[in-house]
Amino acid sequence: MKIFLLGYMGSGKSFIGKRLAERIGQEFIDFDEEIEKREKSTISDIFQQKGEIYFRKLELKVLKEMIALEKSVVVSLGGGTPCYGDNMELIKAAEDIESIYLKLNIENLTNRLEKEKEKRPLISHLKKREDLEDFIRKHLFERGFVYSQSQHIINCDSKTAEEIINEIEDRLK
Ligand SMILES: Nc1ncnc2c1ncn2[C@@H]1O[C@H](COP(=O)(O)OP(=O)(O)O)[C@@H](O)[C@H]1O
Ligand SMILES: O=C(O)C1=C[C@@H](OP(=O)(O)O)[C@@H](O)[C@H](O)C1
Ligand SMILES: [Mg+2]
Repeated sequence: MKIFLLGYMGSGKSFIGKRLAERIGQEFIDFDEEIEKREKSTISDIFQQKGEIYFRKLELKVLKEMIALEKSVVVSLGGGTPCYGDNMELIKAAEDIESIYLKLNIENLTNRLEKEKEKRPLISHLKKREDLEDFIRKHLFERGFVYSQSQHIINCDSKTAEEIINEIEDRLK
């Protein structure tokens, strides 16, 4: 089975994906780590040195490869991966992919991202909590429509990783 995890920055795609893959005994691929490996650079440095457009083009190339994989795998996408060009259409058109949206409210996303801004170039400049929260509210309003086209939507607010993984397993049975 091919499982793609979607959701906003900080929703837990990387964290849950790794543990879900271990639980069900499938290979795990973290999209951002894959890009960092290929570029021999961090996401922040790629954004800084080559720009976001370069990153989005690379993201599309890697997405197409992930969609074409013919093996069981859990892939944790980047928060923006489904949101550019026709990327979500490509994901939806792939019949062997179970797409799962890890949904969190703005307050919980802000709480998490406040502690982890540095490695996320889109928000690293937002010093005040209020500015971060305003950014997330607007950005999630723009992107939520795309994430919501996933086959499964898991509400992750106040749930442990264990509970979320159990819920995903139940959905995929
Ligand atoms: N269910 C959860 N409960 C509490 N913290 C979580 C949970 N899932 C993820 N986290 C934490 O939230 C932060 C962001 O998770 P991460 O997997 O990096 O998000 P993403 O890949 O979606 O940007 C990490 O510090 C992670 O440990
Ligand atoms: O939402 C986005 O546009 C991005 C999300 C990041 O991944 P995470 O969602 O894993 O933080 C990473 O791909 C990059 O910083 C851009
Ligand atoms: Mg991640």
